[in-house]
Amino acid sequence: MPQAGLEIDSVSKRYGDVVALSDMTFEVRPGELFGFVGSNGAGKTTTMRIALGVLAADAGEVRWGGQPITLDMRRRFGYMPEERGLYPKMKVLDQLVYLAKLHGLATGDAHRAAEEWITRLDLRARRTDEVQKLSLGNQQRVQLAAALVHAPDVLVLDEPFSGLDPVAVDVMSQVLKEKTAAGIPVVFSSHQLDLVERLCDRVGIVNKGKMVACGTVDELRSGAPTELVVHAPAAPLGWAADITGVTVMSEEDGRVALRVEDWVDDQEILAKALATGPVREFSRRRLALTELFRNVVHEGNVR
Ligand SMILES: Nc1ncnc2c1ncn2[C@@H]1O[C@H](COP(=O)(O)OP(=O)(O)OP(=O)(O)O)[C@@H](O)[C@H]1O
Repeated sequence: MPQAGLEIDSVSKRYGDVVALSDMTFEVRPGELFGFVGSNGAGKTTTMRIALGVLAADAGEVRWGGQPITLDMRRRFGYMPEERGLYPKMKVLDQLVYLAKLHGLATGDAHRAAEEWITRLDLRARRTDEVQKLSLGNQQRVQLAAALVHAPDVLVLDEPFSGLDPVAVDVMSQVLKEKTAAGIPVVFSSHQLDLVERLCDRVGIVNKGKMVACGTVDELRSGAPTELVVHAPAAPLGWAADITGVTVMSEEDGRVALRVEDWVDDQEILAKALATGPVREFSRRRLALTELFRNVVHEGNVR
């Protein structure tokens, strides 16, 4: 397995007047589960399509293992496109065998791999049904099987979790973890940020075609404001309103939620609260990825 993973290097793309991507840059390392998040129209699908060579970039380069990607390398990629790419009238098993052979597997191996993923993704009862007769969630399971059936070296999945039931979400999560444990880089886009936070090693937040934040969720938290909850029952209303670097988010019955800039000394806030009487609670709440996302995207929009 190469040391360098999947590198998206300064990729730009316009559709007429629309700038879809501008200098998009990030790397998905071998064995890493990378969550690609952003608002609708931010540029995630465009990036993934360029990584797969389904779409040409105007500028920039995509590399795998340090080398520009060739057609041959792309056959070793597993891709789950957003628009889904199955043949509606083909039966599930036939479809998977066909796709596996298209990626270079011999007939016997293609059958074995197709049957293995059908079992793994709980599709046995559906294996001779036409894809179009399956529910959307089951079609999605087939789509995942299609991305995996040729044992790819890289996985690029566009919203693989959308529309899945909780059991299928668990199966999908498990499969992705196994693939990364085997050293494969996996990138997937999703609007389910709680899931991304729970599963991913690193996260990239894209806004208006640019990567605006990239790192572990803890890294994304550093430098961001945190939230303090203070319960000072005897404190007068508005006691925290004029502390520099502090915004009062809510205040009720002596309990305030404060948004605190990272340079503020929380002990000064505690001292100020104690000066009003007893302090029953003083706790710091870590921002969830959803809140970090809102902060980053909001900052990007007001610039
Ligand atoms: N074929 C196209 N022709 C013109 N504009 C396009 C085309 N495809 C995408 N765009 C535009 O490019 C930008 C990026 O779109 P893209 O589909 O990559 O976003 P996304 O992050 O995947 O969004 P979503 O979360 O809604 O799937 C958007 O402004 C979109 O309208």
